[in-house]
Amino acid sequence: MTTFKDSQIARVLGEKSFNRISSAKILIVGAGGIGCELLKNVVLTGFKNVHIIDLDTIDLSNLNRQFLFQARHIKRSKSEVAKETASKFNPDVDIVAHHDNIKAPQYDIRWFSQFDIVLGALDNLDARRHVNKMCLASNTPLIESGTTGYSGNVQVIIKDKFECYDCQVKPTPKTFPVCTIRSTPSAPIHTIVWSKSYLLPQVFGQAEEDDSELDKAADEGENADEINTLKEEQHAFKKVRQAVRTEGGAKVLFDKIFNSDVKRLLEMEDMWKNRQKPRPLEFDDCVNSSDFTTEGGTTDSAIVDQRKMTLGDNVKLFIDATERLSARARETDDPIEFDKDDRDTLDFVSAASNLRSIVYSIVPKTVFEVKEMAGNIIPAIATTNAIIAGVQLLKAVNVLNDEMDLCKPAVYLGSQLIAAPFEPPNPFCTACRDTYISLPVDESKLTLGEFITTLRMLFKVYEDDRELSIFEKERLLYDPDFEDNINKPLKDLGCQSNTFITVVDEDGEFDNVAVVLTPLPEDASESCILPSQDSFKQPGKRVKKPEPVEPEPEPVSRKRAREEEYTETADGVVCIDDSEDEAPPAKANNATITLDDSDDEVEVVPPSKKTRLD
Ligand SMILES: Nc1ncnc2c1ncn2[C@@H]1O[C@H](COP(=O)(O)OP(=O)(O)OP(=O)(O)O)[C@@H](O)[C@H]1O
Ligand SMILES: [Zn+2]
Repeated sequence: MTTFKDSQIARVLGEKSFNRISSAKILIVGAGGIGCELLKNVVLTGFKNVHIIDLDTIDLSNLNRQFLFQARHIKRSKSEVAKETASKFNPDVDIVAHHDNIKAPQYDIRWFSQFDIVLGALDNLDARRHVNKMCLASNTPLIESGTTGYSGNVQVIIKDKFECYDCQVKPTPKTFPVCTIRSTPSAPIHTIVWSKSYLLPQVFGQAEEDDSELDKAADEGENADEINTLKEEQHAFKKVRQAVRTEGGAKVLFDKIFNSDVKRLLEMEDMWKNRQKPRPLEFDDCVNSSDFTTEGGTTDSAIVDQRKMTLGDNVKLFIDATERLSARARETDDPIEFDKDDRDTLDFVSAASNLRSIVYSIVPKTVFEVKEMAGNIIPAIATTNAIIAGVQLLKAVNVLNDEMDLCKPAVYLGSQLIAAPFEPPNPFCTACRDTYISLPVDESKLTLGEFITTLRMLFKVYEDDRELSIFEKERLLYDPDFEDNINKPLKDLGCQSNTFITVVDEDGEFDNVAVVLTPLPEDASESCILPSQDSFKQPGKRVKKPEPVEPEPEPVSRKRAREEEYTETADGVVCIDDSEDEAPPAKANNATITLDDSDDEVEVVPPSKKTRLD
């Protein structure tokens, strides 16, 4: 049925373009800042068949920019409410909402294949990379987007035509030397990272079952003294974990982290020769101090969160937040993770980081500032989201109209919208250089050997007994010297529907093939159905990587000078004298703490779990 609105849209866009839009089926991944804008654009442009997916529920902090949501929708599913509100803009549109994770197995290649275009409106690297891969595998054009503050970008991704999301290496996350975080903080971010990524997981996160990880690291030749220190620490925290879950547990935790641990560090006199010494806190003195800010009559968290907090305020908040988390931990064994919108974890991280700051003579932060820093948040700007979602819609129309010359990546820099030059796919990209093929199989019947025979039938270049190796992610299933699994059905090897199996040419002459297993039709009698030859491509010739250029040898004097920047401490940890944010990772213990820009994750990598850097 053509409505009045439709005929107006058709006049603006042209009949041909309008017909393409109204018959297209599109998917929006994410119903947050960009997703809400996109859904509004899509329903007002004449799209008739839209799916939207988001795993989250609506939070108060979303309302300033995710305008499809109102206060009465808080705690309801984002995708459901987005559908409800946007449907009212244009009742002719059929919107299907999924309150789910896009990585769930039911959203497989076949599911992705039903869409003419996928529009990405996500906020994290992991989900973006997954959608990129699914779109490459299903040959579905993806229009990817992102914003930070006043900047944003839109990228059209079509396999073998344009760069994919993974073609360009993303900036390396910011890292902090472990010793700066653990022993010698000098800036608020150091105590915040400690509180969020070390203390909270130690006390309320996943419990370390035993010492097996550390024993393994010791067997692998990691520094034995260091492993012992880590073990002792782990055992001490085990006791505190238990105490915190009982009455008065906050005091036990406080005494350990702000008193006895600090006193122990003070014994390492060398450490404090050129640094200000930390000052241990006494629980009773702090609790009995009259150093509290009076409430001032308001309980509005937006106002309270922006208040400067005294020592007394922080101690009070620390005890209160620990008790709240402790009550939660007693109810369920599920690990508690930091979430800036979870009041209890935010209060705990704020109070603990501020108390640590006080110990180290660092200026404490307000809860609001801690939220920004711990969440690694650059404020989202509604207008940037609107501009980016607008560009994304235009690119979707370009793709549907096959106007590839208009599909250049768009970069928005606060005041200018720039069309960046086209870049061809990176010949060494691990995501888009693969040849993707979907293979319907009964994984409980098809053996690995039969699977390999099938590959040799499908791919001409494999016919002449070319040597192959077969992987599921990094797990080797087969190579010419490892034939143990050859008679096992794929299911016994952990491969099922939606598993990606990578086939590598041992001679490196051809690109990899990524085989995606899909379910067989119900009535199929065989254990595998061969796709028709024109439904997939043969792997291309691999582009040879240029030989790495040997770096110029470093002049000895400079190298030595750099080594002198590292000083050994009593517990064997090597510290960098300059503990600025930008300091390089600690050299000898090889442990870094990573602040990942893409999401609010901060990764702490213990030395035992990380491969050597040097
Ligand atoms: N794997 C995933 N599957 C489905 N939806 C996802 C997935 N990962 C992230 N999202 C959704 O993508 C959306 C991104 O939107 P946005 O960047 O505005 O984030 P937000 O969480 O709403 O805002 P903020 O992080 O600033 O509070 C969020 O609604 C989030 O729930
Ligand atoms: Zn790529």
